[in-house]
Amino acid sequence: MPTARFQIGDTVMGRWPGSNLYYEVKVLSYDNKTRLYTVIYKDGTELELKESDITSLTVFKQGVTRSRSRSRSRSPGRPRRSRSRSPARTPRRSSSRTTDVHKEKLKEALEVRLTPVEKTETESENQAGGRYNLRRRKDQGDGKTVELEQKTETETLLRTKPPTASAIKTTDLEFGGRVGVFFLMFLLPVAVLALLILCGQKDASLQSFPLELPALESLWDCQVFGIVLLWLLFQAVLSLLPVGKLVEGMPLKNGKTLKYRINGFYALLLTAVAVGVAMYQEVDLSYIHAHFLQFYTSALLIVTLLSIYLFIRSRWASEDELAPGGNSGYIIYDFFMGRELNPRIKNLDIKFFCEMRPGLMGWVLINFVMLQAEMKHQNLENPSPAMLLVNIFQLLWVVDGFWHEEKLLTMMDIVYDGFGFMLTFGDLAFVPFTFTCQAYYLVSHPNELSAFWIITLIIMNGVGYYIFRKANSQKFAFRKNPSDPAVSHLKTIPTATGESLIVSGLWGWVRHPNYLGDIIMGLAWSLPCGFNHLIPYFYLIYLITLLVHRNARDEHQCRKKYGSAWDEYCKAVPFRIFPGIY
Ligand SMILES: NC(=O)C1=CN([C@@H]2O[C@H](COP(=O)(O)OP(=O)(O)OC[C@H]3O[C@@H](n4cnc5c(N)ncnc54)[C@H](OP(=O)(O)O)[C@@H]3O)[C@@H](O)[C@H]2O)C=CC1
Ligand SMILES: CC(C)CCC[C@@H](C)[C@H]1CC=C2C3=C(CC[C@@]21C)[C@@]1(C)CC[C@H](O)C(C)(C)[C@@H]1CC3
Repeated sequence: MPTARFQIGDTVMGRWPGSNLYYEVKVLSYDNKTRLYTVIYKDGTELELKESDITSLTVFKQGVTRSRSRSRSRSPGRPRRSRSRSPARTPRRSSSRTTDVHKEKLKEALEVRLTPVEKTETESENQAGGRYNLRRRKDQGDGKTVELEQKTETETLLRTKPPTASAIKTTDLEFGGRVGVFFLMFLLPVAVLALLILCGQKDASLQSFPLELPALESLWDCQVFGIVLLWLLFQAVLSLLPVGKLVEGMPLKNGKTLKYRINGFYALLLTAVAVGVAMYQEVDLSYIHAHFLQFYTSALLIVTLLSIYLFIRSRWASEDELAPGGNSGYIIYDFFMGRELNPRIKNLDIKFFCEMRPGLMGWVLINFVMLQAEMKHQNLENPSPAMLLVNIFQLLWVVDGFWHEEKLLTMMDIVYDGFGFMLTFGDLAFVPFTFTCQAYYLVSHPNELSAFWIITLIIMNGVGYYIFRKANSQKFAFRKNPSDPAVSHLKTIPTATGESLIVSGLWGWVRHPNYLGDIIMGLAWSLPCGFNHLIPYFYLIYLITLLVHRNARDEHQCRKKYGSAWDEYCKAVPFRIFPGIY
């Protein structure tokens, strides 16, 4: 029969889930069966905690004194900064320390468990999914923002040893599990190859496939392979240049943070200069168009080799360096999803590098190559308006991405997903070769655009970009500091975690306005290609599929994280991505 170490009414220090922060809590009850303590924080938040997440006040104070003297001797005078927040603290972040976004994913990664408790009647009515025992204060349920009082005296950060993380077994398999990912691993590369063949054919209709299948040996060229390797090397060198700021990423399972060099925008400028110099030296860029399929197969080979390398090296990764989603124990599944979260070679963070650099820069470069190829093939003095629009619209998106590169550090791809075949393929093959599909198509499928269409497409892209940028920036600014004058006017729903959900403006219109903006832009990128074929709409179809899936994944996490507050938000804002569509 287990006995409780702490008694009802005891004041102890309780760890806040997903962090190394301890707060003063009162023990309300102890469940002998589950061996969990129900504790109440000063702001009224009730949680069930394991005994290992509770420390007596005396032990805690000794720990703090020890850890303080340790840290002082290491870095004298350096202010102690907290990595996570209490449930009762107003979210506040520095731009380089966006530690709270996606805390949920970290929460999962840490061992701390929020276990379900019985629902009250009203909660049962409100809730579709399972609930976690993170109870909201009664006075928070009125839909108004509640400024929660700060817990200064108890907010002492206990920098004890990092929590001993045990490997989390992935049990929830995505993409149809082992069988699903096995087929995807072959299907995706073949589908992209088919798309490229179709795009380059005169008759690009789906029925014509497979008319002009190329000979296998024509898909390989050693020189092309060398160029792709050089490109990767060039981008890797640029990413390591000591220009741009060094920022810390989100806290890892072991409590540490990694540093990232944010210099994508400079790298883009330097790449543009390098391309300019190459053109001045009369390097024939149309070579890329002429060998496009070979470039793709070279990229595919690099993807395969890199994924194998990543999988093998993950064998030596410590348990707390593994991604929660890629550790099922099934080789094929883990190879596809990626086992290691942040594989690094010295200062080069392979995932962060691959996610944007070679692919997005390659996309812009290939678009430019296609623009020149169009002029050459169609004997034009100037590029067609359709080609110009596609180039300018997509360049704007890529420049925007690099301008806001730092925000990538808070996205689920970096914080949560492992780096395996899926992302490697997505970043190094899928992005540069399918996102360029419209420009590639226009080289051999000219499409006249009237002034009316040109203006309509410019407006459409502008509207899409405005929604995309405003929604993303608003959310980011709000998460950083909700009192920021730019976002303080927005109505919010408070949640038990202390973070609020925006419920007015764009975020009160649909639950993912940033996705909507992205999709409107995707449409504006495809329409310049006309209506003769479906192929140029591939990006749009991909984007809608990806974002609908991403939306479902994100909402699942948000429901787990915010519980009834998320349901309240869904009631207030019933449409997911598209206005009028639930
Ligand atoms: N073109 C492409 O291939 C792709 C483009 N993208 C684009 O990247 C951008 C970022 O997308 P992504 O990272 O998926 O996710 P989001 O930027 O949409 O972030 C979702 C998170 O935002 C927070 N949130 C949700 N609702 C609210 C609200 N009402 N108020 C405040 N915070 C809220 C939650 O995190 P929390 O509460 O924890 O802060 C939630 O987990 C999008 O514009 C998307 O279109 C993404 C993937 C692919
Ligand atoms: C079917 C495929 C294998 C799926 C691959 C998906 C990936 C190509 C995309 C998943 C999320 C992405 C994002 C960007 C690029 C495409 C991938 C990697 C992004 C970095 C592009 C630049 C943007 O500004 C962004 C918002 C930072 C994007 C984030 C997500």
